[in-house]
Amino acid sequence: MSEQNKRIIPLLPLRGLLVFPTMVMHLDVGRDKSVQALEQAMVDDNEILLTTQTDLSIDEPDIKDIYHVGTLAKVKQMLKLPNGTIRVLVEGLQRAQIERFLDNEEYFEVEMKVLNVTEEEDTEEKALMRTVLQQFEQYVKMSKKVSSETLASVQDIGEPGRMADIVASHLPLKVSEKQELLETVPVSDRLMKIIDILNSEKEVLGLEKKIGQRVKKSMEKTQKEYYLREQMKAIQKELGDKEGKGGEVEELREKIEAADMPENVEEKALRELDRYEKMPGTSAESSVIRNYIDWLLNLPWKSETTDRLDVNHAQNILDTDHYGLDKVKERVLEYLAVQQLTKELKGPILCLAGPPGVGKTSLARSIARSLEREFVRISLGGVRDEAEIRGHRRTYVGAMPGRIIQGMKKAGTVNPVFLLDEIDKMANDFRGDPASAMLEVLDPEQNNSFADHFIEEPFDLSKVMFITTANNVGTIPEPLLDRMEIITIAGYTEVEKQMIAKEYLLPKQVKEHGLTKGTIQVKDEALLKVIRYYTREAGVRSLERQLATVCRKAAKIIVSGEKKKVVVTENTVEEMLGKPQYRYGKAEEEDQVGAATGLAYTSAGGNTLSIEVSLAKGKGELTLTGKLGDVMKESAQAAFSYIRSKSDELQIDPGFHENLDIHIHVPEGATPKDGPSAGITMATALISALTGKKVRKEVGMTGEITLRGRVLPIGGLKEKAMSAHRAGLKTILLPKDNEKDLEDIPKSVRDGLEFISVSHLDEVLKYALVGEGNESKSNKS
Ligand SMILES: Nc1ncnc2c1ncn2[C@@H]1O[C@H](COP(=O)(O)OP(=O)(O)OP(=O)(O)O)[C@@H](O)[C@H]1O
Repeated sequence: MSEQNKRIIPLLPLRGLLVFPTMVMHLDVGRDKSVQALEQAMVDDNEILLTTQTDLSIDEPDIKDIYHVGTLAKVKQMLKLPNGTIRVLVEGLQRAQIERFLDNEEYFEVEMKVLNVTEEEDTEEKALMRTVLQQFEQYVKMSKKVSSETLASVQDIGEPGRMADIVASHLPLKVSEKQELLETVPVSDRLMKIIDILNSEKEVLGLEKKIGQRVKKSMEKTQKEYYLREQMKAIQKELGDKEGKGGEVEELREKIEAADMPENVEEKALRELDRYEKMPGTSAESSVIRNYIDWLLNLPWKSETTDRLDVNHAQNILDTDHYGLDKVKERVLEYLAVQQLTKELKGPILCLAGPPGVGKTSLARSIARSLEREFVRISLGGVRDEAEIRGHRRTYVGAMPGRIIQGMKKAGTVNPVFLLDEIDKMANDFRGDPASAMLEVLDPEQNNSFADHFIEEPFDLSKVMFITTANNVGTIPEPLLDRMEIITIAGYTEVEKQMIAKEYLLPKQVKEHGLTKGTIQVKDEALLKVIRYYTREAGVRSLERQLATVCRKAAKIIVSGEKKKVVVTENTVEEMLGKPQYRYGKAEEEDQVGAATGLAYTSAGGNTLSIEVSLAKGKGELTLTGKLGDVMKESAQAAFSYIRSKSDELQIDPGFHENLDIHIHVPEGATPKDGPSAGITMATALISALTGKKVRKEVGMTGEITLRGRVLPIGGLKEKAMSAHRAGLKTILLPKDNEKDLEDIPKSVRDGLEFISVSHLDEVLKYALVGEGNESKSNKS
């Protein structure tokens, strides 16, 4: 060891720290002696010996409290901090050993010698270096406390000693262990030690990891236990609340047992109740189950009313509730008579068919009243989803039973009169076929165990008396129609309407508006005026509405003190209802060229139909407008062809179909029209337009036309005749083959009209066109 290596130098004792050579580090220095030593160093050559205290708890260390091997370091920076301490930046240079302590009161001053390390190329060291590097890499990976930059800088180091020191400085070693490394001067020894340390560190880390996992697990466990405890608390709270639910459950159980349900339903209800009991009250499923139990409880499983099968009594009720409708009432009574004899209300289902407002619903209600049964009504109009009939399964959010079960709940008995309104308006689409579900409802073979998806248990509908209504029997699906007995209500004549208004509708409205006979009187002529000029319908619904308006106005007059009694006369109707809404007396104002009145039969009853033809110079185009159906269009074509073939006889220009454009229009274009019965009307209007002859305004006609001009029979004569009567026509031309239907027409209508039966278009023209010289009643039926 050369003398150069020895020198006198100030010493800075470090507490709990060790600076390896090549390390750059910040140190905060506060102790007096240390500050002095530093100041001395700054005066000298900025070099200082850094050694570590053996015991960091000692404030004023003595010689014996200091390791004797340390690091010669360069002070690179010195900074006085506000609190009086000094922050220095030092860089370790070399290992050094204290040779002796000099006698210095102010600071430690020592004679030291540098412990020189020979750095020669050594394969063993190289190998050790590699091992250190590998181990260090693994350690870095495991410990995650050393940055990747540090690792990269270590990987760059070429000198083994330096590598050993830098690695050592990054290991979490005790000061004593560091000191040992510092004192290990031979590089290969140091590397070996580092390898050992790295190995044991890795082991420790592995263990730490395992322990960490175990700790985590046990923490999770404790956490789980905590949650379980909390949950238990919640459950216990629920159970505590069960005082309430328990009471509720018991109450439900009693109700179920008292409900007289079929055995299977009761079992099911109790099973569901058990589930309900076990479920936390706040869960969504619990309310679903509760709802289900309520449904089971509220359905009439066995409760039944006793039928009053007394035809005379029924007749009384039907008569008190409804004016006229003799045939209908008779059929209903026959039906009930059979039931009275067989003591069973089975058999075909009644279907009351007819236009709106003719009393189908109120008739069904009267049937229920006469049988002393409950009455429920559901409307099937627009039902296109099978689930509306059968309900949704309980798993479906917001599931409900279908309309049938809802109706039964409303009825509250197993044997109500159940009106299925507008069965002809059910539609079917991708959501299933409600008609087939209805078939099950109406089939006496099947309906004792009707399956609703929501209720799940079969429900007995066999005691229900189903009555259906329809506006148009034609649109009822065939299999359903098969089960029904159709009772047609055609509509009312003027006289009948007058009677209904007087006897039923008006008294009802008077009462509803808080009036009395003493405060309002509606004269007969006034009623007739309302019927003729303010309504045009087969039934009496708008008549009832108009009468309600009259009553409302009267109530106002009386309340305002204007009058004590309101007498409605023909002249005062207009004051109350405004200007007349319909013309009465003739379909057309006057005899016209190119316009004829036909009679139509729609689901709203009979109606008059004005058919207009206009001609224009052109190329023989035939245009048809007014929302005409295919059959109606075809009959227009047939009329056209007939006229072409008979142009000579009809004295029409034979070339008309080439040089005239013909437009046939049927007004009220928004209403769809179809059927062949307008054939003769279209032909008449066409011929009138082509010949310039006028059509008599008081003539209405109906009949299909063939290419040879024959007139074929039509349907709905009764309704058509009634509508003609309503419209104030005088003469009706009808197909000869329909003569037999004349007897169905109410007498008052028959008496008010002249019926002429025709078998060929020639006859039609004879009576319909002005100036044909045959306006007498030659063919009157
Ligand atoms: N013959 C009648 N006698 C007494 N009132 C009648 C008669 N016909 C109908 N009404 C009354 O006319 C009103 C309409 O009748 P209702 O509602 O029964 O018609 P509806 O044929 O069922 O019609 P919709 O097919 O539109 O349901 C009711 O107030 C009913 O009491």
